[in-house]
Amino acid sequence: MTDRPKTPILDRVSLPSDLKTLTDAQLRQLADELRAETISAVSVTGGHLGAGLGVVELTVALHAVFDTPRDKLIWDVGHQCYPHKILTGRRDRIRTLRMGGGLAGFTKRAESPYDPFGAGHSSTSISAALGFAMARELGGDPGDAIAVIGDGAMSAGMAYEALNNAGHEGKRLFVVLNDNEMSIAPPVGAMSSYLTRLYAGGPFQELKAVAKGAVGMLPDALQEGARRAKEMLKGMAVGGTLFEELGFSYIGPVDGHDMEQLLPLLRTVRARADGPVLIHVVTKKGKGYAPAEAAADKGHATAKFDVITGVQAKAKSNAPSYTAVFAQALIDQAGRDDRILGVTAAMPDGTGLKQFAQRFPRRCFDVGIAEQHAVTFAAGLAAGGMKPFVAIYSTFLQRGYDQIVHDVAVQNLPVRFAVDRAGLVGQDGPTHSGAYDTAFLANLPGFVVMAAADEAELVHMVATAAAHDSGPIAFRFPRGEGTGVEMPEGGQVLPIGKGRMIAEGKGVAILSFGTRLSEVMTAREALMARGITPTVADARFAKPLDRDLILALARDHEALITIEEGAVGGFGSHVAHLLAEEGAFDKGLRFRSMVLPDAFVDHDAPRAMYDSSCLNAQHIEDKVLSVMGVQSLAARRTDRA
Ligand SMILES: Cc1ncc(C[n+]2csc(CCOP(=O)(O)OP(=O)(O)O)c2C)c(N)n1
Ligand SMILES: CC(=O)[C@@H](O)[C@H](O)COP(=O)(O)O
Ligand SMILES: [Mg+2]
Repeated sequence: MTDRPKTPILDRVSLPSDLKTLTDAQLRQLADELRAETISAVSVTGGHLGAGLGVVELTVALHAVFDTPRDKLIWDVGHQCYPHKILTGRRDRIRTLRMGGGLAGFTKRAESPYDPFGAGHSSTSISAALGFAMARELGGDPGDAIAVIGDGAMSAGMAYEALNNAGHEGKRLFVVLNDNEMSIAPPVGAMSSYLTRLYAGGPFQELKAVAKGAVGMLPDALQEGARRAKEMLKGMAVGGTLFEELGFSYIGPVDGHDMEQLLPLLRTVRARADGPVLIHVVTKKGKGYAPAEAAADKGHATAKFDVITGVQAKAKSNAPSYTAVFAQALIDQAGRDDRILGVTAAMPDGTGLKQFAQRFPRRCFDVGIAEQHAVTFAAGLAAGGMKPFVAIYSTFLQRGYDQIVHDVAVQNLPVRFAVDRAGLVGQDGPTHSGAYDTAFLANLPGFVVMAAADEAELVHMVATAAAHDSGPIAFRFPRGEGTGVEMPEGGQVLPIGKGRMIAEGKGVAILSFGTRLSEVMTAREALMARGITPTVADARFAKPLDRDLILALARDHEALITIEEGAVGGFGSHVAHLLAEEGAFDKGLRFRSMVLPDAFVDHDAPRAMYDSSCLNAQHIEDKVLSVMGVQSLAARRTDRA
């Protein structure tokens, strides 16, 4: 525990309008205090630290110069928005970040008028800002639109689609490119090298060499004071960039930590811009906090930590994470088959492919934040005779859906999808929940869709995917630690479309798809104490379904319950369809399907999220009791009251 920092200027700021009363010197001090407050808050909550620290000066300058919330300030991804939240009336709740009932870890429209557009996924800000700008032009909400987008987010196709459209429309719009030469990992790709070339190496252009573009928008030397303006202009290259070719006025690069550059530049640009402007700001991720600056990920995301030492309070783990198990299983398979490749979209650490890349550097591809490209690229690799494993979080795979359908499924290409972060992920909340992948994959002809019930099963599913050459195959697994189950020597290839019996019982059967299995077994124990012994089976496959197993369960039990960590339309829906088609309901089978609710579940600890989704052991027990016509304890309590 550390003392709260002293913040005399910040204490005078409730809303951005208060910044208008501060001098430039006070704004500089405000930035220092805001940085200290951000570090202090994240030390008690954990969360995304480095990106926010890198935009502290930018946050102060943008709010000081523009008129938010009338002007729409849109943070790309939103993981850098904590300083923005502190300045926009949410300081009193900043130490509840990402906790149940607390502030969200990203921008969120429902939370504040200062969050005009919610985020969590990357590279949406320019499109959204252009939408606001065009709405304004057509008589909608007034005010400027400002997108702040990172160099990592700039690697996604959507950003270029938006620039292309904005340049064509030619309307007043501000894009601040926050270039810190970092994504979560070091950024990759030719665009990243291009941005670096804009400010590294070559001499800055002479002002007289600028024939068009943004020069008219630079602060007037006479008004700003000759010395300061000259110094600022020395640090700028103006014109001649790709962005200019796309119809933007390009200004930069600017030192994004130097308020003496930022403030006059933003003031002048705001006063003079009459079309789309891109301001290229150079910053440091983790700026001003030594442990973050020194970390390999520049403090991208941290657990709670000690402010003085930077030491994080990481929970002791009892079992390896699913991600680590996947990575090791893939390395093992790849050691035997040199056609196995790994593909990640800017998440080498999160997906475990960093370990794979260390072992097989030429066989691993980080394509940047480009999930759509990753999927079609893998389709091409598969068509070319290779065995690509595309490791993408469930939530980000949503981006690549048409590519999954059109490039992979229609052509029946054997792309392997490692769908990490399946189910509810916790503090990142609804934008990051892996709720839909079973539904959107299992409806595709020819796709094989598996879910691991535990980390040993995951090893078998990696082996199964490696062996499956006749079409696309996906396996899903959750964020976090495994169950601690005994691990197999190596992966066994599973028979496609076959589940497994876990425990025989009678009366009611529970068919689990994924890691709810352990909750099912806990519920079974409790039910046995009440004289009910459910049969429990692990489906393993949502597609193809194990028809024999399902129809046998239906035949031999009065009731059948499915459970999964996914939305309606997934495993349970497919089982219901099969049972209906086979006439099981006509014969009196009682059926229930336990799925995620038809709602976006708010951020909280994962267990709490599953509680509010009614998918924990207690809820399974209650479901069994209700389907068997036995009143649950909870219901009895309610009746008596
Ligand atoms: C579509 C999508 N893919 C992946 C991610 C995961 N992600 C979050 S932040 C980030 C890096 C962003 O880098 P950059 O835009 O440069 O911002 P910085 O963190 O450097 O400030 C990534 C890959 C995401 N949020 N959205
Ligand atoms: C902002 C973002 O999208 C990522 O940083 C995400 O929060 C990572 O999630 P994991 O912690 O599950 O890797
Ligand atoms: Mg970056």
